[in-house]
Amino acid sequence: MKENGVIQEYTGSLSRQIREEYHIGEEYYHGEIKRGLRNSDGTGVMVGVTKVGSVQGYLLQDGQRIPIPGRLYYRGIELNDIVEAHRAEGTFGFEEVAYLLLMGYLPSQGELRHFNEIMNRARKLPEGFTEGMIMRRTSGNIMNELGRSILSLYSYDPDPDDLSVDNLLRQSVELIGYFPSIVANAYAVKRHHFGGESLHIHYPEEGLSTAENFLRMIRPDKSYTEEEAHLLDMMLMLHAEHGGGNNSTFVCRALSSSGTDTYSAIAGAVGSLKGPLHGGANAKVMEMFHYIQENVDPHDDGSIRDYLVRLLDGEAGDRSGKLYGLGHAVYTMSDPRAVLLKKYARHMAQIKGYEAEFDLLQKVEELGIPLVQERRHSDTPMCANVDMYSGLVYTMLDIPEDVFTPLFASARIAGWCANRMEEVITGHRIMRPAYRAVTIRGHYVPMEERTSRIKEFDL
Ligand SMILES: CC(=O)SCCNC(=O)CCNC(=O)[C@H](O)C(C)(C)COP(=O)(O)OP(=O)(O)OC[C@H]1O[C@@H](n2cnc3c(N)ncnc32)[C@H](O)[C@@H]1OP(=O)(O)O
Ligand SMILES: O=C([O-])CC(=O)C(=O)O
Repeated sequence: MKENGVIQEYTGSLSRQIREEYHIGEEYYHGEIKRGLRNSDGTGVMVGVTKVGSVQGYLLQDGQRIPIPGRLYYRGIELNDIVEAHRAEGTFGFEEVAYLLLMGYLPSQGELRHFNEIMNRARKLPEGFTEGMIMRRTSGNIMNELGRSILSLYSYDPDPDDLSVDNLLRQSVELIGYFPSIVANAYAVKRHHFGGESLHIHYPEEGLSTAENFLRMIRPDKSYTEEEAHLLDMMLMLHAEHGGGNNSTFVCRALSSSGTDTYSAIAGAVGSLKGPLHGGANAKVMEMFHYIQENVDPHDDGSIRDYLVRLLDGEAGDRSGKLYGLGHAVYTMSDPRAVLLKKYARHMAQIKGYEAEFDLLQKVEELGIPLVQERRHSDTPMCANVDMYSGLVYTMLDIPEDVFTPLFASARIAGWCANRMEEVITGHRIMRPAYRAVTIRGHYVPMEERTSRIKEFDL
């Protein structure tokens, strides 16, 4: 700790210099620079071809972006149709979605039964993994725990580097099974270690779906209702895939293009998803929501608007200047997942007595969008994204904020694996974009001719 303090004092004094040294003027970002891998009209740079997922938020007509209601397809099948079919039938759909994403087609009844039996086995973590890995030096951040657990699975795999399709599929199935178990156990350990609560490690039970097992594993008394499990199953279905270009999937594909192993590529994707501009936004929305609740009169739009302005000005909340849950890189008029979620959130809010929270979140959406548009100097339609209402749904399911983003990861692992397999099988080229160097040429100055830019530091 003492050493740490000295290092911090040293780097603190150096870092004052950093802003100046690292500054690159806006004038350099011209011409062919695709900042954020975007074209000048905001569309993503086309870097590959995929059959896994398709995300549609606008049409391109005569070089113009024409906003349309958002649509999301898994292997060509519209997400809404998959979700509504399972809701109508009262069946669990996440396993079917995982099969669809991995294999490319909807499984027959027999194929799904077989896959479910395999998933029963895949949910069991390797012997001693929880004790040896998850319980050791816990960080308290479940996404961090998840990332390092995935990396360490390399050492439990007899064939970690084999890139054959056989092996990639085996690793994928195992990871889809492991993810919720790692998250549940890491959460149990966190509660015990940081919250002083009794340690309960509940094993997954054969014959249950991923959603049922997750609720069973995180609840001290293992209890859950059918309705809760089906709602969680829907959350898993709609977070499972989002095209090749979303940040975490792209990270997974970029890593995969170098020929690295599955655990490295997936741990990278977990790290990306943790970010507050991506999957981490679901927890950030709830954090922001708590600030809003504390600081506004929910019946006075003016007071809500004023506080949103303060958030956007970086004067309140986490001071990032972001309204989490709003905006999307592809969707314009609507994010189909948010539309679905809002519908179910509204219904559940009425049943569970969360109407006031739902109404306030809806106000944040309604009043926040024009405020962000004003600042972007753009009237391109903008919408609430999937993260806007997911936190409220999890809260109503009595799921703690600690596991909001890890649950997202437990669904998206299916999409990451399918995209990784596609990249390995079809990519055939290491991803290697370029950066224009804008340094002014210097020359090597001998030591005796240099002057110190910072004060001397006594150790
Ligand atoms: C699962 C998911 O990953 S869904 C996304 C979850 N993330 C969030 O909810 C975080 C809040 N939203 C955002 O930060 C953005 O809308 C993103 C990251 C989702 C998309 O980013 P982009 O595609 O770059 O946004 P877009 O091109 O539409 O807008 C760019 C400008 O609007 C601003 N903007 C966009 N959304 C927001 C927002 N919610 N709050 C504040 N400013 C915003 C950007 O900061 C940027 O401003 P600048 O040009 O002055 O730097
Ligand atoms: O597509 C994106 O940029 C982010 C997103 O919504 C997701 O990954 O689900």
